Amino acid sequence: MSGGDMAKPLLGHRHVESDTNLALLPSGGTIGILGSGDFARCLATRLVCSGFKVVVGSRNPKRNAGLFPAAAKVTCQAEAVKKTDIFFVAMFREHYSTLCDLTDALAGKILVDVSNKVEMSHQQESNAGYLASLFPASTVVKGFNVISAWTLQSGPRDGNKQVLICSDNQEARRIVAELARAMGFTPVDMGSLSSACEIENVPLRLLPAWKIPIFLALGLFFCFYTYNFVRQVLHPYIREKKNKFYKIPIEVVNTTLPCVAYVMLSLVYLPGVLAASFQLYYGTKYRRFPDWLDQWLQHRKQIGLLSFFCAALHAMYSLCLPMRRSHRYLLLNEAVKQVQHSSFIYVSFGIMSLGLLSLLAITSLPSISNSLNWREFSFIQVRLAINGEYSGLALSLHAQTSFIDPPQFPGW
Ligand SMILES: NC(=O)C1=CN([C@@H]2O[C@H](COP(=O)(O)OP(=O)(O)OC[C@H]3O[C@@H](n4cnc5c(N)ncnc54)[C@H](OP(=O)(O)O)[C@@H]3O)[C@@H](O)[C@H]2O)C=CC1
Ligand SMILES: [Fe+3]
Repeated sequence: MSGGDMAKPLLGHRHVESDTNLALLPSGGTIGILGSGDFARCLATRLVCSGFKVVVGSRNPKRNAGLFPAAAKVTCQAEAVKKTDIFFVAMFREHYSTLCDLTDALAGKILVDVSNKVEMSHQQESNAGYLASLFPASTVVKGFNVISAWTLQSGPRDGNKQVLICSDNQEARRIVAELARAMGFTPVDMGSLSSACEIENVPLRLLPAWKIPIFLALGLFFCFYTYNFVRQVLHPYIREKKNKFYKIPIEVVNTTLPCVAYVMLSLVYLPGVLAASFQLYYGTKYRRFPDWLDQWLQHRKQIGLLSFFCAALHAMYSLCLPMRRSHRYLLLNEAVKQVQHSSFIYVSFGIMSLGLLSLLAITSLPSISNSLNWREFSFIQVRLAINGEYSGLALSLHAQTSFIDPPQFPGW
């Protein structure tokens, strides 16, 4: 992003002047940032774009000034701490102690701890608790750690709008919540600073909320399997005394998998349609969805992934089935003829898959290449990268393998 772009407001109409609550900020609209890394840079951009004045405290202001939007003032740490009463500490826990020289200057000021942990822990003291112990005369607020630098820079989207905030000081909590709101995020009050540990663990949770989607998939599998078992095995046995029990482990499973995949895929898209209808009905997009819909929307990624898993498994099964019977050498002859016949279909499906793959790459890449702190945010990026399109890819894969599905060959 060029310097010019950085200075351009992303949320043009949300200026501090227009927000009465923010005019009451103790800092008079100036926000301080200690540190000049990825997070600091993106935070500064967002603050400037939201109409705040920004002062950055860096150990090396000359070298780092060029990385910040022109409107942000980059100076040394000692100078910066004099300028305002609210500071984001955009540094790693290991470096907090280097700020101890500034203890007196930071007394009575709000310090927002944005740091994350490297590994999940419940016993260890939270980073925010550690910061509070180093600066007992300052007020520490935990927040913004669940927002990646990339989200700060590109602007909040639906999925990652919530900013969890906690502090022992209610007024400080309110101020930081207002700040988050002015930046386009949705603050969530998590109470006292003892919740910091929990908040710091949030970004480390890999693919949460799997319980409901897994039970859903298993439930659907059970229903469809029972139905297919009755249709393909039990019914022929009772009606015609045909023994088709050999179908139980593979064929019945293989007809069940795509049923589950399709139903799950439709469950990924359906809540979006319901949400849109809900918004149309109420004529606003600022009304909360009912809880059940909210929950459903939040589980779409997991449902989509399970759908992908079932479809991929089905594609593999379908591919293996004809291989298992390849001793029928005549089949090969037939297959070659059929492939020759339908080569254009293969080409078109190939192109479709390529299209899907590039779609995947495109949707995944920005989140990966812009993962500004891979070490901590890899989990979140993985979550972002894996989304519904994988199901589409699997279904296209399945469509291709279905061309060599056994029933298409004469005499099967
Ligand atoms: N990047 C991200 O996506 C996210 C990061 N965070 C958190 O934000 C904090 C900063 O992360 P990030 O900006 O990515 O990290 P960076 O490594 O990019 O930046 C860290 C900054 O800390 C400052 N610093 C101060 N003292 C020291 C010191 N003794 N040694 C090294 N650096 C020092 C440096 O600024 P200077 O040289 O100017 O003093 C440096 O730029 C971390 O706590 C991280 O957990 C939270 C959510 C997301
Ligand atoms: Fe199929």
